[in-house]
Amino acid sequence: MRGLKIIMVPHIGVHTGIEEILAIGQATHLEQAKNINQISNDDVENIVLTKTQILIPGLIDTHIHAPQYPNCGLGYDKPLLEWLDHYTYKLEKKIPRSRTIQESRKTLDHGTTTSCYFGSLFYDSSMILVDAAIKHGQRALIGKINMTTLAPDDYVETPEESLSCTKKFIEDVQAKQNKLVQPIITPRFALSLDMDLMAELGQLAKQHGLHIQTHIAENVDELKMVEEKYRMPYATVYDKANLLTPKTVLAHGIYLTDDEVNLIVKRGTSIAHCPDSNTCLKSGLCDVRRLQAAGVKVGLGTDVAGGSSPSIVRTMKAALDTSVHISFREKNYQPLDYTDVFYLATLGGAEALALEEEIGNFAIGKDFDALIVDMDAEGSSVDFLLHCSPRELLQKFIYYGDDKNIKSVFVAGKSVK
Ligand SMILES: Nc1nc2[nH]cnc2c(=O)[nH]1
Repeated sequence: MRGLKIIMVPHIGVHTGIEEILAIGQATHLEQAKNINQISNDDVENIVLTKTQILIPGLIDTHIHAPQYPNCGLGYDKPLLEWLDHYTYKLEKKIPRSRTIQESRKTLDHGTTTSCYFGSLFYDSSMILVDAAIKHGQRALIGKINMTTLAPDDYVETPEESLSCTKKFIEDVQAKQNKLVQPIITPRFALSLDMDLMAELGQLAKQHGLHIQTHIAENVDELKMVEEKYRMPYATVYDKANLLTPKTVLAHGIYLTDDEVNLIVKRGTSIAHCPDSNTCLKSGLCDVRRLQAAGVKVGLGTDVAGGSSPSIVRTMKAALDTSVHISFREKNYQPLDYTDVFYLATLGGAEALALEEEIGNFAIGKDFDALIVDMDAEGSSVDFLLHCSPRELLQKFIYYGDDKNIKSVFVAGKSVK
C-alpha cells in the first residue's frame, strides 16, 4: 500500500513573494470538519493519497454566466457588443430550466467548489440556479441580472421591475438559510443600466451587506460608449453609484487607467481575470502583474460563454498564456508561473470574493473545500516516466489541463464528487 497520510500542498503567496509550503495532516482536516455541522466525517476521514495524487484547495470561479453555458465554444466571430446581441441575449432569454439545473453539477465536476454566477434577467431561472447549487452542495454567489437599457425588446425590464424583482430574489435566497449560497447584486454593466438604478442597487447592497458583481473595461468599443454615455471614467461611474466596495468583483478590467486602478484599490474592490474569454472574444490582454503590483485583489473567471470552457484548470493555463504573450511585447516582464495562477485559482479567488476567511487554502478554521487530483486517474491520457514530486504533479495538472484528473471534490468537508 503506497498510501500517504500526510500531504504536502505547495501554495505560493504572491503578495509576499514567499513560498509557503503547507503540511496538511488528516487530523487537521477532521478538526476543521467537526466545526461544521452538516459534515459527514466519513467523507474526509478516509482520505489516503497515493504517490500520483495531490490534495489541493477547491477551485474558485469568480465570474461565470450560468445561462450562457450551452454557447461554450460557439460564436467567437464577433466582438463583445455584437456577440451579446447576436448570440448571448438570445440564449439567456430562452435557456430551458432543466439546463440551468445542470450547470452547478457540471462546474463541480470541473473542480469548481465556489462559483460566482451571473444568472439571467429572470427571477425564475436565477432561483433555479440557487436551488441547483444547494442541491449539488456547491458554494455559490448567485445574482439576478439587472438590465434596463441597450437590450432586446423581449429581454429587458423597467427600473421598477428590476429593483422589486431583485429585492424579492435577495429575500427568497436568504430565506433558504443555506450557509453556502448567497445572493449577489448583479448590474450587468454600465451600458445596461442608468445611474439612478445603479445607485439604488448600491444602496441595496449596503443595506443587506451583499456582494456586488459587474463588468468593467473589457472591450474598446464598450469603453467608448461608456465614455459617451456618462462623460466620466468607467470606474468612476460605478463609484458614483457606490458599487465599488470591498465585496465587489469586477470582471475583466483590461483597459483600466492607472487612476481607475488606484480607485479600485482604494475601495478594496477586486478583478475577475478572464483570460480565455478575453482571447475568444478578442477583447485584449489583461496584465495581472500590473493589477497586483498596484494592490488589486485578483481571481480567475471562466466567463462562460465568453470563455470557451467551464474549467478553471483550463483558465489557469489561459492565464499563463496571456501573461507570456504580454512578456513578448514588454521588456523585462516577468510572466506569471504555474504557482501564480494556482494562487489566482484558489486563495486569490477567495480574496477577490471577500471569502478568504472561509476558503482558499487549508488554514485552520477555514471550511474544507478541496480536490483530490490524481495524475494517474483512469481515463486520463497523462503519461509519467519518472516519479513526480507534489509540486511537479501540480505543475503537470495545470499545464496538461485535463479535468479527468480531478478524482474527488469536497465542499465544506462533504464529498460532492
Ligand atoms: N463577457 C461578457 N461581457 C459582458 N458585458 C456585459 N454582459 C456581458 C456578458 O454576458 N459577457
